[in-house]
Amino acid sequence: MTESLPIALTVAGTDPTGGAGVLADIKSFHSREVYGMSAVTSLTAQNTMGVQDVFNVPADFLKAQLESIFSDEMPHAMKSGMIATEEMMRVLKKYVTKYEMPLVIDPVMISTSGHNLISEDAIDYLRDELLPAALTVTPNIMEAEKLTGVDIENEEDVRKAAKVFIEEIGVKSVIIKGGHLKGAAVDYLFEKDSETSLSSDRVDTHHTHGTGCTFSAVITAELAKGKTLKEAFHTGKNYITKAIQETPEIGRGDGPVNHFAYKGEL
Ligand SMILES: Nc1ncnc2c1ncn2[C@@H]1O[C@H](COP(=O)(O)OP(=O)(O)OP(=O)(O)O)[C@@H](O)[C@H]1O
Ligand SMILES: Cc1ncc(COP(=O)(O)O)c(N)n1
Repeated sequence: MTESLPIALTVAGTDPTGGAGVLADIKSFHSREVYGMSAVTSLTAQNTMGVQDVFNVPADFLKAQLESIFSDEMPHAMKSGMIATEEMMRVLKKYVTKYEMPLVIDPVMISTSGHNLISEDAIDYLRDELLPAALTVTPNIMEAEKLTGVDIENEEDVRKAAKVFIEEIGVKSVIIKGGHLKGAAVDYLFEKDSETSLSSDRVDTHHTHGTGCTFSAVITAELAKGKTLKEAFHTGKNYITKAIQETPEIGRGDGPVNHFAYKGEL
């Protein structure tokens, strides 16, 4: 019976080796029993060793894809990942303001391998126009620093950055991921009047390609089911921890995570 099948949409770039971007998002949706849809922003030529080339889809064609989706069936939640240009962000902004649904923005800027995935000019638009439209935003440490101007080395700095996100940028909530800090892997969810942190032991591995995409996609999948943001955050954290622990060791470089590893409650 498909009557109540939740639907999640990802608006992001592709990674042909399937570790990050749209493919990681769809695998994450699927493993949470959520029907996945995608609108592609950029085609990348990349693998576990790095990004070799990027082709940005013309903004009009991103619009055409979104129009095809929204004129046919309404997703229950959506996320965005790599949006390389301001032109594409403007297209996305139109749709997220016209159709109300939980939106998770993963403000992807640089790949694990160090390749720039967003044009420097687009960052102001992302911060000022797109982020306030989201239910939540999931920056890693570097992205949080870039968007808030706060240098982050410890938990106190994370709180300072969260304050800028909420009070100055105007986001509804923010999940700052501590994957790149030292010690345990701690992630922090800040809502207007509350703070929740979730910690896991750091897995000693370099196979973390696509962790951010997977984490935000699982959160989006849970929101599509009608779960609260806090519930979605818990599931996202449990899922990503197991997915990193049970790396499938694919590729010759920094490999992807295991989208089959987490068997928690659906
Ligand atoms: N070595 C690790 N062990 C356990 N959890 C980790 C590890 N590295 C990252 N994580 C977790 O993975 C998720 C993604 O965090 P991270 O800070 O790596 O995001 P990111 O840099 O956006 O990811 P990506 O590698 O996709 O760019 C978070 O929940 C984080 O705590
Ligand atoms: C299309 C696309 N989207 C996102 C990422 C970030 O993921 P990572 O930081 O793990 O390389 C990526 N490499 N490629």
